[in-house]
Amino acid sequence: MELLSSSKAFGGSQRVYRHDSAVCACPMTFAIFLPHQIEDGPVPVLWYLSGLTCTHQNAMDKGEYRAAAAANGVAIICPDTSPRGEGIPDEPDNWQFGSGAGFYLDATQEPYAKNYRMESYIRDELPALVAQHFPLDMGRQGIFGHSMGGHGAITLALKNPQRYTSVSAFAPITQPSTAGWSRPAFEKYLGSDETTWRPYDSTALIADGHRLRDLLVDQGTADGFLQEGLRPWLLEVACAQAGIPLELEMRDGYDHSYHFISTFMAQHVSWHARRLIKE
Ligand SMILES: N[C@@H](CCC(=O)N[C@@H](CSC=O)C(=O)NCC(=O)O)C(=O)O
Repeated sequence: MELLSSSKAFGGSQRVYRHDSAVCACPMTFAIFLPHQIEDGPVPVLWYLSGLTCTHQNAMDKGEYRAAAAANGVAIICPDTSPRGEGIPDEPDNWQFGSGAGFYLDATQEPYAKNYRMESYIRDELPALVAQHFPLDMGRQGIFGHSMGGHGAITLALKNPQRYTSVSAFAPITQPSTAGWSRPAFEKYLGSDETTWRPYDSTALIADGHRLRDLLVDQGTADGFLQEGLRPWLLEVACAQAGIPLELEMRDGYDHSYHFISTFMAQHVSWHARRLIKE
């Protein structure tokens, strides 16, 4: 692992690393905030998955998570959203596919299957790497994210309930298999057989019997993607039918930006901390 930057913040350390990913077959970059409590022993881990067009940097620069992470004594890791760089298949003019749009799935179709393996990267490779290098308590992990990253967080938590004790999302894509901005990507990554899309769709996973202990979702009412892309009411119906306690907060006047995310960031970190530390 190569340390790209390190800055003291809130008594802890905000760092950025690059490493060679065997899973994505390219170098990958991630940000990690280590709270000062790590000097006294292993701390819980909170994974933050970013949305379309993002790298590890958007949440690190604009998410404003460090004060809450330091207060609660949790590490926060912000991975990249896709493989990227020379030789990685991409559509540079399409912000909803390719670089910055990995959708946290393992592609099965050529030419994407070799590199676009973000589910395996987030679930397997990166946790193993950070566990090897930092005193993290990998028995206490939570996951959250924004938009495409909210979809990633909820689907990963639904499929790995033993791994992720807590899950929350800001403006998640709740049903990517029917949304206009994700269907073309799913078809290119996974093929035209839509039954193979179900493991990457929150509402389909819930319909297929996957469960969460509970779930926090914040959604801005002035979000331009609300009606066509996000549709939290679909998740609300799925959770109600399955008996999953969903705390859906519709935030009056907030949009899709990091101004919205940073406003409610501390509440999300505390929500996770209560489940990871205080219970
Ligand atoms: N380029 C697009 C807007 C892209 C956008 O809004 N991306 C969001 C995530 S959308 C769902 O996954 C984001 O987090 N952007 C990064 C940021 O720093 O705000 C357009 O022009 O409409």
